[in-house]
Amino acid sequence: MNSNHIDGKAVAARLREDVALTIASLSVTPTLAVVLVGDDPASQVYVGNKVKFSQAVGMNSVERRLPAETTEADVVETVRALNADPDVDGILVQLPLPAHIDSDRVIAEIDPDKDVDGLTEISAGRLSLGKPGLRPCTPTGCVILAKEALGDLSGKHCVIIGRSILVGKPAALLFLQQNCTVTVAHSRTDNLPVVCRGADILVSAVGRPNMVKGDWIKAGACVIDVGINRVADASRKSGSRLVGDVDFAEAEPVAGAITPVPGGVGPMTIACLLRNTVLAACARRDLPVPDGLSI
Ligand SMILES: Nc1nc2c(c(=O)[nH]1)N[C@@H](CN(C=O)c1ccc(C(=O)N[C@@H](CCC(=O)O)C(=O)O)cc1)CN2
Ligand SMILES: [Mg+2]
Repeated sequence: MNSNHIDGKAVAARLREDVALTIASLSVTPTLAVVLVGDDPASQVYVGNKVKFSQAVGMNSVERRLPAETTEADVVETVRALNADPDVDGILVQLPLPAHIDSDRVIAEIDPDKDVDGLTEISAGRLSLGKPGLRPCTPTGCVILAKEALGDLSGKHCVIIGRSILVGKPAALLFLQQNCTVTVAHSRTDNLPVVCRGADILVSAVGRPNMVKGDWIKAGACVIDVGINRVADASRKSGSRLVGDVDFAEAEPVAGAITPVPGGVGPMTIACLLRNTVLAACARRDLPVPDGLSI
């Protein structure tokens, strides 16, 4: 790995180790409940990894796997039962849900104190107001990786491309909390390359393969690529490969630090989910934030 690559796999492994050490020191064993509806192959892999890693760090894991034809009412009922179970600390509903189910309706049912994905309106409100609460995992991973590369982020200009509820908007608030100067750019932004060239930290979360070119990046900037895009590649046995939103070959020589895809932000998502589950378990019992888990 080049010296300017930010190794998300290694940082995620270290965070999981901190989570495991914290759990070993607690008098309670946190429990993560995962709800998967249907048989989307990628979701099955992600949920499998969530269960595997939660067990590896010493958590209890609860799985609710429901068939694709489950009604919205039954998914809501599943969430309500997990809310009511005092042994469950964290609940996540794997997305996307099948098309006949309204994800917003289901997510709204999650008890905010167990909302380890940080997706409910209450969690978003707490983040926006700077109040304690559970923060979305992928944006938290972006902040941890930027700190890994730069240390203190105070005063840095962070440009985020993308204004989604899952990544762009919460990332903006989390980098603001780190005392960054934040710009949120999007598909209607004028002169996007010029805006991006002003960034000390450039976070791309748009889902368009290789969109961010080398000449969009200020020399020495920290580039955090959230995009995970599958593109055709005839040279691979599988016929495809994963690329980010950033044209890595062009950006790597310009950037001071850059996350690869795969192996950058992706692995942080699940590590941050485990961290959130411990934070939820502690908050529910009025225990302080464990030392090893603050960012
Ligand atoms: N309820 C949620 N649903 C979804 C989330 C989420 O955070 N909460 N995020 C994604 C899927 N996801 C976790 O659920 C996830 C995506 C990617 C990775 C990851 O490690 N990616 C690897 C590449 C994996 C591959 O080879 O395919 C990487 O980037 O290195 C982890 C978790 C949507 N749904
Ligand atoms: Mg213990």
